[in-house]
Amino acid sequence: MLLEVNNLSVVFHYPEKKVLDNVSLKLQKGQKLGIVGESGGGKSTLIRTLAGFQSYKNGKVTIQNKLIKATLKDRKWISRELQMIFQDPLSSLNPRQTMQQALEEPLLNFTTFSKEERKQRILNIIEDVNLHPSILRRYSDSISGGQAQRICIARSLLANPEILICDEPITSLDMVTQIQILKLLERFGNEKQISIIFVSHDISHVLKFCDEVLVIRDGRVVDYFKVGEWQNENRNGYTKKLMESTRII
Ligand SMILES: Nc1ncnc2c1ncn2[C@@H]1O[C@H](COP(=O)(O)OP(=O)(O)OP(=O)(O)O)[C@@H](O)[C@H]1O
Repeated sequence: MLLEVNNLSVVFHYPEKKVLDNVSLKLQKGQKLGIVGESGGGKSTLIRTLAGFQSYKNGKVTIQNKLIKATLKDRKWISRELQMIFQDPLSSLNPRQTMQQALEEPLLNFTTFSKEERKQRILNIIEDVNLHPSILRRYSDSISGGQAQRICIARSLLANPEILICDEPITSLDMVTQIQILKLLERFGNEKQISIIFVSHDISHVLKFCDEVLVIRDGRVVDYFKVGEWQNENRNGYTKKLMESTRII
C-alpha cells in the first residue's frame, strides 16, 4: 500500500480537543481519494499529519510502509514522495522569484540534472500545464490565480512525487478555470499514475474527480465509499446533507 493511516488520533492542548479520532484510510498507486467535510472537521490536520507537520500519539501513518513521524528528517524524505498544492496559489509562490526560479527549485533540491537538463524539463512541464514559456520571466504579481495554480502543479510534479495532496485547489478560481485545473490534475493522475488526495468542502468537486470519498466530521470518518456508490441508500446522513447543500440531490 502506498499510504496507510490506521486508527489515527490527534489531540490539541489548551484547550484540550481531540481533532482527529480513530481515522483510517488507504491510498493505492494511481488512486484519487477525496476528503470532504465542513470547515473545522479536521481535514487540514489530517493532511498536515500525512506530510509530517503534525505529531500524533495514537495510531500509525505509513508511506511506502515507512512510518511517518513529524520530524525534520522525516519531512525531508516525505517531500520526495508527497507534494502539496493549496487553495491560494499566489501566496504559495515567493514574490521575489521569477517563475523560472520557482520551477528550478525542486530540480535543484531533488535531482542532479545539469543546467541545460533543468531548462529543458522546465520547458516541457510548462507546455504540459498549458502555459506559454514567456511566463518564466515573470513574477507572481503579474500572473493570474489560474496561471499560478498551473505553476504550483508544475513545481510539484517536477519533484516527481508518488502522491499529490491538493488542499482546496480550485476554491479560489473562477468556474472555467476550476474545470481546466481539474482536467489537468486528472490527466496527470492518469498519465503519470500519481496518487491524488483531493481535499474539499464541496462534495460535488470530489464526486466529479475522485475514485473514492472519505467524509470527515468532527474529526471522525463518518462515511468512506467508492464514487460509483454515491447514490446508495446507506450513505451517511451527513454525506446526504453535504450533497443536498451542493444541490446534487
Ligand atoms: N494548533 C491548533 N491548536 C488547537 N486547535 C486547533 C489547532 N489547529 C486546528 N485546531 C482546531 O482543530 C479543528 C480542526 O481544524 P482543521 O483546520 O483541521 O479543520 P478543517 O476541516 O481543515 O477546516 P477548514 O476547512 O476550515 O480548514 C478545529 O476545531 C480547529 O479550531
